[in-house]
Amino acid sequence: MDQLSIKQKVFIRRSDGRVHLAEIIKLEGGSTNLVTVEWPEGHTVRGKDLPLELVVLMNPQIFDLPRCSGNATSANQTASIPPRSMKERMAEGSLLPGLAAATPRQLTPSVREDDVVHQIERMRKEREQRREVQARTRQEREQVKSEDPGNPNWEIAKMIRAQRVQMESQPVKSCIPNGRAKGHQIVVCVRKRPLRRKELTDREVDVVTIPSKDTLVVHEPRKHVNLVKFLENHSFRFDYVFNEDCSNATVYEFTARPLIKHIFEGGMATCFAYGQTGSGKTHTMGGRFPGSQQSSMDGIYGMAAKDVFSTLKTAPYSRLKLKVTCSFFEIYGTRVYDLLMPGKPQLRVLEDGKQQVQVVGLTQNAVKNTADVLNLLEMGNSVRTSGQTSANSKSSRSHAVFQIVLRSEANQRIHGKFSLIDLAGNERGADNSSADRVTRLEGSEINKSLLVLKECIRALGRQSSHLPFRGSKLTQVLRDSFIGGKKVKTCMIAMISPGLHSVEHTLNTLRYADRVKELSVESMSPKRMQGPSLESTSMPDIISQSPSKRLFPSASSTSLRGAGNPAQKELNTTNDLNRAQKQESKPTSPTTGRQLIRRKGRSAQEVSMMLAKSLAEFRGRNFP
Ligand SMILES: Nc1ncnc2c1ncn2[C@@H]1O[C@H](COP(=O)(O)OP(=O)(O)OP(=O)(O)O)[C@@H](O)[C@H]1O
Repeated sequence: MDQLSIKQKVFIRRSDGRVHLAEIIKLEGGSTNLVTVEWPEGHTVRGKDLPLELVVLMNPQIFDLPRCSGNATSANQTASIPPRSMKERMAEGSLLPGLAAATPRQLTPSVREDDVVHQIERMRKEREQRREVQARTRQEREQVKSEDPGNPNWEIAKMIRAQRVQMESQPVKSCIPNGRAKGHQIVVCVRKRPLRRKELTDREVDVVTIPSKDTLVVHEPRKHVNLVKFLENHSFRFDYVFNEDCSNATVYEFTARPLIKHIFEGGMATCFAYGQTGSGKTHTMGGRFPGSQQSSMDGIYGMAAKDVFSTLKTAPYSRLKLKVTCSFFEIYGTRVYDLLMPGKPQLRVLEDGKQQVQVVGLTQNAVKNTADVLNLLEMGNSVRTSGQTSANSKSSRSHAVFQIVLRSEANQRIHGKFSLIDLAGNERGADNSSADRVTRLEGSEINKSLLVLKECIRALGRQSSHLPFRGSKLTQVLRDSFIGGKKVKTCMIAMISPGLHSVEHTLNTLRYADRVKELSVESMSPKRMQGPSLESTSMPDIISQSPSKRLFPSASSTSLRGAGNPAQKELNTTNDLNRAQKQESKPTSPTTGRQLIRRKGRSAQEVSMMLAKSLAEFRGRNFP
């Protein structure tokens, strides 16, 4: 109290936090130790009784103490005294004229000013640093952009290149499969076609990488909510994956060729080409188009016919005295047309009492050699229903079914049958936004038939007694391709376009193929192959963020600049690999969500995602 005196100026803190310079008007020592101060505010003079400690804390310079931190003593411990008028105080002469004119803001203590100056300086430095980083980032982006001039998707292309470099550092095997999926009842393969000339001119980015003979990765460009681009890498595993360098002959070797022997042994074989329009189904099944004409000998139909005739002459099959007939028909909507009859007549599909499905009036052309078959193929291809799409100027709008039938010469009974099917483009089913009613109906019929086809193959895979073949005309006419237990073998070749613009359809195709294989018996045995590591790749111009974990599909992400973060590493697995590890138990055929949870040990959330996925697929939408 000794250092204080009446009329001395001291700093005080108001209950709202403001600091004022005030004048001491009364000092009360003893047990109370109160200091009464007054200060001008507008036209009035306000006063306050303060405990001495608070005055000490606010005015360390008077008492030679460390500076106060502000709230050491609560403002509640102070007591306001009623305000007096400025005139009264001026009249008393207890208020200095300079103090009376000053506003509270002007009276802010210099210690606070130091703080503010310091903060401003810090913010300025931070801003400068930020600008430096931005300028460096811009420069680097320009540099990367100049490496790929004229490519509007240079960022995505760069990310994919970086991802591929990372994948190459992993052991990668040859594109040509070196073993066969021997004895498998259902074989599912994928073929990636090369970028077409037009796509190359348009600087289309190839978003599909095939790191080994049975795995592939689709790099899907995505954007975070803050618009930062990143790649979501979807990995899949199938029996075989053929890259863009593989020829039709290689594809045939590992898909349809093993089935030739099967039909000579009295079995039923089916080979489907599935995929988006323009993905290469007709190219693979029917043959290349070196000019305007298709070279049928170069397709799976022609190669299969050639092998049938060569096998026919070899022992032990030469003894069987088999006769070869061929038929070729298309299913457009719910109607069936014979492609080998002049005028392409419509045929009726009937089911007899023994549940045998007959295509009434379908021509069975006897063929003696490969040339005969090629002639028939040429005839059929020339009348097949086609239209023009943005992806393909000669797009097939129907399912084309080419059948090679082996009959016993003695009793004309079917010994073996090979059905080779070029399915209609799967994106047609998904496209229900078309204003044209005919196109919409066409799409919905295709959608339905592809959905039922998948269910029939899955039913075959799990040897289910229930076969929903009546769900579509396609499965109805192919009924004998799904029944007969071990006598039946199926191969599906899923065709994919590699371009960025097809990424959604490509993922849909792969998910479909993935589901076809999912429940087949042979796929239940755990596969322990190491999938390609898909750590994110770093590049110094875009900020990375790991995507939220998704249950479906299994995917990892790469963003431009993303140090491999643990969340991404966890996602670096293939769909099939994931499943293979989960499915070590005996195969079952789940039918309900509850069963799925119980039998597969899946969480309710996973199951609801699966059911949602099924529903989305049913509606022909992309998932998720
Ligand atoms: N593996 C390939 N190598 C080279 N070119 C290919 C390959 N696959 C497809 N093409 C070319 O791509 C184009 C479209 O192929 P194709 O007609 O076979 O597609 P599609 O899937 O049958 O289409 P749609 O369902 O519309 O009939 C053709 O010009 C074809 O020559």
